[in-house]
Amino acid sequence: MSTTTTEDSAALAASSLVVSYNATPVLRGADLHVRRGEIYALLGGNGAGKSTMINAFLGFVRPTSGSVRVCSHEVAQDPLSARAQLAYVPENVALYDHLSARENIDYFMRLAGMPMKDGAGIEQALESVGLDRAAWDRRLGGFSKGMRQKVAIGLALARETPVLLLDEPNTGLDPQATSELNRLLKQLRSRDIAIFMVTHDLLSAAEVADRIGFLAQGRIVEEFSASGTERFDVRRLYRHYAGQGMPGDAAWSRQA
Ligand SMILES: Nc1ncnc2c1ncn2[C@@H]1O[C@H](COP(=O)(O)OP(=O)(O)OP(=O)(O)O)[C@@H](O)[C@H]1O
Repeated sequence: MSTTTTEDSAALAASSLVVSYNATPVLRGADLHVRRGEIYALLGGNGAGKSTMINAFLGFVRPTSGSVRVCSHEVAQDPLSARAQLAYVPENVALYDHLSARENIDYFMRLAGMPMKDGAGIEQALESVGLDRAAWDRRLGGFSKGMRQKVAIGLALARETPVLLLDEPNTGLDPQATSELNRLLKQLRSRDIAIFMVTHDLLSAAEVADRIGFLAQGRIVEEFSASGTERFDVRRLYRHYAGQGMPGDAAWSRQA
């Protein structure tokens, strides 16, 4: 698997991106590219600007300078075309609690101007994300976070968007739900979807991502690639993330 992603072939591209709030820059010349069929996990400390990066792709914040493109659509110039390529799963999935899983997908597909002609497409989407059949016609009000996420990702599948953005998808998931999510993300990758996730969950990122980027001082300061089936060195990543070692390694012993 190639690990280089040029700007031209990228599904998501941020180039020399500067985003400021009240004249204070949060992103200070960030460069980031994610291609289709790739899972990219963005890590960084609280307030590093990870959600700002997602908001820039969604067109919710305007770059002070630099550019943001989604499947070659410049977000600042053509936000609607850019957004049509994106499915976004926020930390707290915003779906209707009083509607069932099936009804939510049906409703949001109509809202997107893409009504499903029959129920088969909706069922296929719910089947693909592994939502228990018994839950398809239950109201979302009683769903766990993992189940809600599955419905939101099912909606993305129904829309057939080439790009999926996830903001802290692992927060609040138990280990089984995390492993189900990781399995689902790998399945989406094999459908040639570009997946960009912001997370604090280093272990999960190391398990599922093809590349991991670290955001600090407004830039991607470091990127790591998994090569083929060889996964990341989690200890090394942890040292970058937390600035300290893990129990049992030399750096940790020196600090302990
Ligand atoms: N709408 C806004 N107006 C002003 N400042 C903002 C706004 N949104 C974010 N910020 C500030 O920008 C910085 C980056 O915020 P952002 O939410 O992008 O960071 P983050 O890396 O996602 O953080 P966390 O891991 O805590 O969720 C923070 O200092 C935050 O207070």
